[in-house]
Amino acid sequence: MALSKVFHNDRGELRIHESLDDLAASLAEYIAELSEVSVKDHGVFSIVLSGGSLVGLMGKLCEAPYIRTVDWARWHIFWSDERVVSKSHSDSNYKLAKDELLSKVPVVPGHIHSINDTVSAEQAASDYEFVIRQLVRTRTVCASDISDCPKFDLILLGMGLDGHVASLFPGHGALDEKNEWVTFLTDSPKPPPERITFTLPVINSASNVAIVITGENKARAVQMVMAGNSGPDCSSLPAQMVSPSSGNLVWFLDRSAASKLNGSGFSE
Ligand SMILES: O=C1O[C@H](COP(=O)(O)O)[C@@H](O)[C@H](O)[C@H]1O
Repeated sequence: MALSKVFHNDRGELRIHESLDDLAASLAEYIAELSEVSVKDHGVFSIVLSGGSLVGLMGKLCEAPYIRTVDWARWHIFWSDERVVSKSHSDSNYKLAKDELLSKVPVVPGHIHSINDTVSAEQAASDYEFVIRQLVRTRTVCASDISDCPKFDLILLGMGLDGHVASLFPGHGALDEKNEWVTFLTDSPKPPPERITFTLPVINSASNVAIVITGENKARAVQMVMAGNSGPDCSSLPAQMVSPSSGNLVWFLDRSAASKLNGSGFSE
């Protein structure tokens, strides 16, 4: 059993883990449980991945017991954001997930919904939204009953040093997108510049959202997000705008990322 302390406040549930190994164990258990519940409920587990450090922390899913207990054939896999580079490029979030996770578990290749990497960022965003709309139409992905958005079973996010989630960066216009499900950037402040990203309405329509943050270098951003402090231009940090309308939000932190959190209004 992974060692963690669990707290609650209006930002959701906060799980603070003693070590990265504990966090990875707790994350694998959380994902496996949601997979089981979703498959029992509607026959599919629609899971949305991000890039960065998150994927390396999902490694325990490739081991016992999960490698044989998870119903991998029912997984449909998406990305909350993607860099518009070829799928074989080292910047590709798809490549990261394929190398570290998806090539090691028996998911169905046709259920891996990655972006079209042969077109512009604008076209890739539009194509990706089209793919998701088809899957909502065929009820592979659930539809939200309170918004015109898909209702993914689980969206997994990381958070950058600047408080960005997916490819929604502080102060960027993509944060204001209300109509599109997937939008694009050609000026990402973090390289590479061309990206596509889920918009906030889609993220906030999910049944479950988990934000996974590790490392001392993110402690200050975590403190700002939890305390409700805003960024340098006084706007809210993107991670603060994640607030599922009728879903659950869980923060997975290690002790280093949580090291500046004393007195942020969480109670056990
Ligand atoms: O560029 C990105 O960064 C964020 C955070 O990455 P991390 O390595 O600091 O955890 C990631 O969640 C996002 O998917 C990715 O495209």
